[in-house]
Amino acid sequence: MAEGPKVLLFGAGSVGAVYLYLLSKVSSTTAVCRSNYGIVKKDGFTINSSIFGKDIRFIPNVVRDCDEAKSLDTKPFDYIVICSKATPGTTPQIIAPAVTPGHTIIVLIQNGIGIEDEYTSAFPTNPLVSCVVYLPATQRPAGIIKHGEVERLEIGIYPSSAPAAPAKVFGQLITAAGATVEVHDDVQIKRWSKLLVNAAWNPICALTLCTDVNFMLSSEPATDLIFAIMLEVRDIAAAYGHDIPREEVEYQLGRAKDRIHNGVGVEPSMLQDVRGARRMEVEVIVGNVVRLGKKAHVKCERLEMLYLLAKALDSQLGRKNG
Ligand SMILES: NC(=O)C1=CN([C@@H]2O[C@H](COP(=O)(O)OP(=O)(O)OC[C@H]3O[C@@H](n4cnc5c(N)ncnc54)[C@H](OP(=O)(O)O)[C@@H]3O)[C@@H](O)[C@H]2O)C=CC1
Ligand SMILES: CC(C)(CO)C(=O)C(=O)O
Repeated sequence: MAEGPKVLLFGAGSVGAVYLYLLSKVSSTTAVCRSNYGIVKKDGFTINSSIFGKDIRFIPNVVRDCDEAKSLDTKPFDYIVICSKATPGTTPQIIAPAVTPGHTIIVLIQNGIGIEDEYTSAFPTNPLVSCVVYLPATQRPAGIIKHGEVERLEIGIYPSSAPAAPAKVFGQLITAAGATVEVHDDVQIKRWSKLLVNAAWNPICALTLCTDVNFMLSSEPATDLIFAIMLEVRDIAAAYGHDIPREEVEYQLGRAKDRIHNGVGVEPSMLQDVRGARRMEVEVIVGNVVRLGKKAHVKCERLEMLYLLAKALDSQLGRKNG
């Protein structure tokens, strides 16, 4: 295992496995695994990536929970990198045993909006680095990761008024590992730009069981509908001072349109969750946006309908899981 900072990766799924692989090259890593614990402990992860290479196999140091991680040795974790789904009201309590106040840098690599405050409340003396992630990836079966055409992190300290050094230092670490990183003074507008993609594609694909390309091919107005939903997100962002140019909306839609000709569809994480009968990130990807929209009196009927439909679907997934 590499020397360097001591890193705990929480949420070793599709995205987490790729960053665990990269971070393992430049730091001493441990991963908290849940359903894939047994298979990963025995056989490790295999990553097939269009960027980092095919058939990459590595066996990480894995634990079942943060108490076990903490008990491994007395040295504090320098970083906890969180790549689980963002489910409000759960993760801070779960990671608490591995967080050393005033020392451990907490890094969120997750989609959504409004995900940071519960960490700054729970850990007021720990720096928080918020990362927007572009990395289409799936895990199927457990331990086998497929990663598509892009890998990029847009990162910033949270709140943006806090000292920026932890975000810069984490950016340098993960860049040295081979990731593509942009460090921003305020990463929130980048979160909103990414949300154009997630608030539109994730619930639509989950509800229709289509990849993004299959949805666009399903009817003539389908692509226009996605654009209209993205514009609702853009308008809500603008009401909160984040001005996203129309060209950015066109660019984000264009990333999917560019793949129509070769038929390579992306399976957004919410569609993967439906297929795996797992709960979805409805609140941070759609619910928070709708609430902000309504508070600022921004018209967002399409998003509101998507929210209610996705929430109903999620409640059924919850019921199936007991
Ligand atoms: N997949 C993608 O293409 C992309 C995803 N994202 C975002 O990245 C984040 C991660 O997504 P993704 O990798 O797809 O998610 P996955 O569901 O693939 O991975 C999440 C992992 O977290 C684990 N986990 C959750 N709770 C716990 C717990 N209490 N203890 C231990 N492990 C836990 C899950 O375990 P278990 O298997 O037991 O549930 C799972 O292995 C999300 O915010 C998503 O929106 C962003 C860009 C692309
Ligand atoms: C749509 C996608 C793959 C873009 O990276 C994503 O963010 C997700 O699956 O949640």
